[in-house]
Amino acid sequence: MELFTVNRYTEDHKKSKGSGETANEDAILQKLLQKAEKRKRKHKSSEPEAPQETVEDIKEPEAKEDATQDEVETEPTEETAPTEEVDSNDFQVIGSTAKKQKVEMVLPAWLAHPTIIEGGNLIPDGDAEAAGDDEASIKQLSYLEKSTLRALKQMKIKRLFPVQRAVIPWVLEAQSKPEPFRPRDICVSAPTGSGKTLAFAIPIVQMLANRVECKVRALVVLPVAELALQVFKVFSVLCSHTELQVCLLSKQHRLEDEQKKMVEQYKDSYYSKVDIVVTTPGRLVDHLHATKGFCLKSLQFLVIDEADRIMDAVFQNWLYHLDSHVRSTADQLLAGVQAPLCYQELLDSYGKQPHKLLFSATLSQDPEKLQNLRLFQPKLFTTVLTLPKLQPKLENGEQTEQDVQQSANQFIGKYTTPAELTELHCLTEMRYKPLTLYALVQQYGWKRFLCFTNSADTADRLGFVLSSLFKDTSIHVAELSSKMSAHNRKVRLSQFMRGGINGLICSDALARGIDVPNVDIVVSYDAPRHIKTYIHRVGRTARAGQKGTAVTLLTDQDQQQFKKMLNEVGKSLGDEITTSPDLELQHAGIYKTALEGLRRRQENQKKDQRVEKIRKSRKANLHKQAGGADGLTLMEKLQLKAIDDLADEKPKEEPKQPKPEGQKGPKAQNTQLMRLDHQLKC
Ligand SMILES: Nc1ncnc2c1ncn2[C@@H]1O[C@H](COP(=O)(O)OP(=O)(O)OP(=O)(O)O)[C@@H](O)[C@H]1O
Repeated sequence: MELFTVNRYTEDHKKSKGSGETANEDAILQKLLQKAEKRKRKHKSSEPEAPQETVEDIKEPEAKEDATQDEVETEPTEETAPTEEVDSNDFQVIGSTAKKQKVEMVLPAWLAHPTIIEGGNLIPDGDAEAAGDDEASIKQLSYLEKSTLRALKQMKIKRLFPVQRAVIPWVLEAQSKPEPFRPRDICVSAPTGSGKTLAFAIPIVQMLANRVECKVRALVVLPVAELALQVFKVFSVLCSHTELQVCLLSKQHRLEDEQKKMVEQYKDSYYSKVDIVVTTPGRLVDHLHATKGFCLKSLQFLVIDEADRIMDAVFQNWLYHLDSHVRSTADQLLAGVQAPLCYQELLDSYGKQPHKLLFSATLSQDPEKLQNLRLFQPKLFTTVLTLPKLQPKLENGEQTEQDVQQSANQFIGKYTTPAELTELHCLTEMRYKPLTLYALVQQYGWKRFLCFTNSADTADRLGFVLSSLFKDTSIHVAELSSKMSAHNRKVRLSQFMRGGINGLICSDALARGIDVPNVDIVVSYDAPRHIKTYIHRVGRTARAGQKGTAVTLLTDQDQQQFKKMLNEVGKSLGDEITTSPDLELQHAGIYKTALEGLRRRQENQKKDQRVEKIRKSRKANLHKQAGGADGLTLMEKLQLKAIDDLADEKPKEEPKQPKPEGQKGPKAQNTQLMRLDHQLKC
């Protein structure tokens, strides 16, 4: 089929232009007429009613002037464009206005037909005992080793949760099959707080417990350092009754310290000192490149927790690095660059892939993303029993056949919240939001709450305002954001866990996976922009079978958008919670004072930033003039040190605490910095 014609410049064309311009025009006209005739015939057979195109149309001066415009003829016009749906077997003409056939998403069979984890609800130990439910009691489960039982006792765990009862025996069974059987990789989608960590930690520890030589055999990858630490602690308890060594890698430690913990060198060979490595993707890549002797050729398990987050584009290249590392070590063995201990080792390491275990509360249903992980005959476990009901398309509320079909193709484990969670919302206005939150805490007596904002800046400002509002009360709130150093974050979190802080204001850095016991309320101060963010935020409460409440503050503008987002995944807005207008009015005065305080602080921060900028540029200039640090006079070196000391002294994260008398506040330091800067200028 001729889609379009482009007339190119040719020598003949040029020659004829000078001598017989009219003859050439006639030839073009002739050609055009022939084409029009051809089209007319074609139309007659397909659309008899279509209005006939006249020759005059073609005789348009533009057509004569430039024969390259022939292509216009073949572009579909309203008359020529087919209105019926295109047969999917035909090629589609680019730019065609033809109605595209709607393509239904069809999931691969393993995603569309998951293994359902029975008994979705988590019953707290006490209630289960009272109900005489001994089935899940760890003493009854023959597949649990003695060391595991002891560790679980240490953790005060008496029963396994449904996800653990489904996944642990399955992995143990799959791993026990002899070669050439290869265990199927698994994806587990279960609600937040349903005990996914133990579901992968127990079988790994049990399978590796009898190993002879220490080698890295399990790699657990988590998106952030706090989560890695949490999972590391679980592994540490489980391994405490075995000889297995577990190691945590994250940017919170020095690379050299971690290297010493992982590998030791004896003569010319390196030996692994650890069996299980828990890491963040970034740190893993650092070690793959920088740590000599860090070898993953014996990797038996690769766990990806919070899998959907890890599969996001930012983290993509860690997989590439891991893959190429595993391949290159196998190649080195084959090429004889690295001597195998025996022939069997060579055989064992060649082309061997670790058993991949993926876990998440919001697992991606995008097969393309999952494909990056090159899963081997994957199997999906999910706890959800009911399908989210799609919005009916018919006016009478009935579902169309298409709806039903679409429901069948929905991945049912996609976005689920724990059954013990109550979801509420509170309507407010943008400018009174902090006051509304303050009134809610006071009115309902919240003692342990997490409050999420959409950015670290908002968390910082809200933390300041709420601290001022609660100044004279027994409630202590504090901020925790990605702007803080890892150490300070750790300190704040443990203060909150120990009850020293009642309310933690945080950005979404803490929304995923963090297990803080007994959080009663999760407040979304800013409405979340994505459903996954919402699911993970609210998942910080109602964990491990406990009850919990999630409250979202909504302005008029937010409401529609948020409702739509929930409806799309079969959830609803939940009940409304209100504050007493009296309470808000009553505290309007302190709210005003808090806002004024915030304004002053913002101004001071701006000043600080300006001074810091000047300091840096002065320092750079001084270095430039002296041609490096060695060229500085003693006086200049002292001046530089004084600048650095002052900058280090500056309290960066605790500006809210009033300074004791006599101690220099940021303002005094600023003046000193300026004075020093002036001296340097002179
Ligand atoms: N069988 C059990 N009995 C009692 N408590 C348990 C059991 N298993 C896990 N827990 C506790 O439940 C809490 C949540 O567990 P875990 O962090 O593994 O959940 P999760 O499913 O990974 O949650 P998230 O998706 O938010 O990361 C932890 O405090 C853990 O100690």
